[in-house]
Amino acid sequence: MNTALNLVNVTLEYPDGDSTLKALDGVNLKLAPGEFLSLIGPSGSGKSSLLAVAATLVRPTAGLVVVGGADSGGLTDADRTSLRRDKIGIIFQQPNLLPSLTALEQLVIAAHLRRQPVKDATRRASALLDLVGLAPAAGKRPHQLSGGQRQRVNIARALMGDPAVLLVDEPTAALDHDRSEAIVRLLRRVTDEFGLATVMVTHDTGFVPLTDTVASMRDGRLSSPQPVSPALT
Ligand SMILES: Nc1ncnc2c1ncn2[C@@H]1O[C@H](COP(=O)(O)OP(=O)(O)OP(=O)(O)O)[C@@H](O)[C@H]1O
Repeated sequence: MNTALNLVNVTLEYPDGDSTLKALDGVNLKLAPGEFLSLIGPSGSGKSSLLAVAATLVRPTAGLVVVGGADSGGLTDADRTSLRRDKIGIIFQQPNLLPSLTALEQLVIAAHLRRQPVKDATRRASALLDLVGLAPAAGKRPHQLSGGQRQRVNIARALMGDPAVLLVDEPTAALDHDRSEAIVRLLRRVTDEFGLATVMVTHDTGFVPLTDTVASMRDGRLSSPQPVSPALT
């Protein structure tokens, strides 16, 4: 299988008084390009820790994190940052948009950090805003956008670097049901269209049928992903 994201026996420990707490305990996960995984589990079970390790934001205590074929373990911090910039899109619950920038500028500045020429970046940013249904709002600033629109900008921004892996933490936590569903459908669409390996942490199991596989966490351990039956609509 062609693997976009591969976690091999990943353990993450935090100091906890005199002992240690295993936020991740021997986690194995393989995701192919185009695969959309729902990650569920109770609060404190390790879901965000898994995303942070897969995003190469946190180094595991043990185990391998391989992204787009590159083993992040032996890399310097600078090379990990490059790997993250080039291969990984990250979407957190809150969009964290810069208040003074328009939707288009939020995307272009992300490309600027990758040293992409402004002209190319502007073209890609416009195409991505169109893809997420926001072309008419390209000139609007965050306070002029709804919560759902802000999350769409966030998704478009995460796609600017043409990532192989998309890591999404509770993207619908601040949205009502219809807007939430529209966001998950959009994530499904970009996963298919760009052949992304997408991991979405969600508390809302109602959206699981829009994804391909589901795995659950408990006490830092990950169940093996199971296929979900296709969505009815
Ligand atoms: N920086 C940290 N230092 C110490 N312990 C931490 C740290 N980050 C997470 N933990 C602990 O690791 C465990 C897993 O936390 P994590 O945030 O990954 O769970 P979660 O499933 O994402 O929870 P939630 O659904 O509430 O966000 C918890 O016991 C948490 O308290």
